[in-house]
Amino acid sequence: MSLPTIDISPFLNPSSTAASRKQTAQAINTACTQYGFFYLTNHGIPTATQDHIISLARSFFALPLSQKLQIKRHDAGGPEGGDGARGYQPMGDNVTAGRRDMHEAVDWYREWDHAAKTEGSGGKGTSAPLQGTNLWPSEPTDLKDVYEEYVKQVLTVGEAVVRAMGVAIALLCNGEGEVDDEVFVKSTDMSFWVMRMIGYPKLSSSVAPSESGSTAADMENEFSCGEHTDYGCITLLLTDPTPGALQVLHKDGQTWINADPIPGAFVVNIGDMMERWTNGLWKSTKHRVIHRGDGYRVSVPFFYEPNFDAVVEPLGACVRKSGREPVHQGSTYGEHLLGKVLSNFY
Ligand SMILES: O=C(O)CCC(=O)C(=O)O
Ligand SMILES: [Fe+2]
Repeated sequence: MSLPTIDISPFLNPSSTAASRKQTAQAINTACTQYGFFYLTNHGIPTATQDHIISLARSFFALPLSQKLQIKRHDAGGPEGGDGARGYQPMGDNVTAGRRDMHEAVDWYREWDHAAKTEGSGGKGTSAPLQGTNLWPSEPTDLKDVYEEYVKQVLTVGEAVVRAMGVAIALLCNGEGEVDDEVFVKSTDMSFWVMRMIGYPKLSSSVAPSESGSTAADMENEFSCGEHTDYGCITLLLTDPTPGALQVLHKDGQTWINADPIPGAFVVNIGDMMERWTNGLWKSTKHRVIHRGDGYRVSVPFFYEPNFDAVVEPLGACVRKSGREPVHQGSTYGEHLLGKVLSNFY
């Protein structure tokens, strides 16, 4: 079993035909209904750029810990000026479902530019949650420029994907009342994006996660990134070629599908906000990382998120189509995200 592939070029090319856009939208609907995950091709970002992103991540993680800690993430309101979100998190800092994840990571967010900054709880010179500035490493020297350029490119791809998703939802909910097929585009036009650079050492434990009788030490060591759904809109994931690491839970709730990288393609998945908008017609799918392969694995997911102020609530036509009560009463994406930051992303 493998994930479907979506050719997004009709939504990037202004001279594409309506028929080709419809075909892509229908393929997205099938992929999001059945898997919540797909490979994205013909997105316009050169493979050489993707390779450069991955190799810079690898170079950063190879630096001595003391150097990586120079851009450490600090708690919001603290004397270091941290905002609880941006910066480097050493191995074991991340916890999923109460268990330490065996990875290290750096997070960057859209700069706080949509509203006035408020003072952090620690007083003058401290930052409120998410309102800090991005922390860039001094080495590799070209990382900042290359990554900032990449953000611009990947935002264009994200916009094309959510535009296609709007058309897909309008097709799916045809006859259920009016659907604004630009709703996702409008709600992400100031995307409060997150870019994450992750490094995974090979897991030392040889015990498979589901095997019984594993020791406490094995249990602690067994996940590179524990089972989770992504909390936002869509994720555009770039990884190195390591196979077998990223696994996606099939709809049957039991089978883990290997989402091995395809050169040049992104692995795209929908997050909890898309599930909420569609009232569960599309599900944000559980996935996990178990890296027992060779070498040090790196990945760079880009989370194309709603605007901080975007109200995310189930769309009327989706509620009717689903035949279920609204799954959520609605909130802004910012409220949802702040809840995540304040609970340390549990
Ligand atoms: O590294 C990967 O392949 C996936 C990472 C992931 O799922 C996440 O950061 O949300
Ligand atoms: Fe994820």
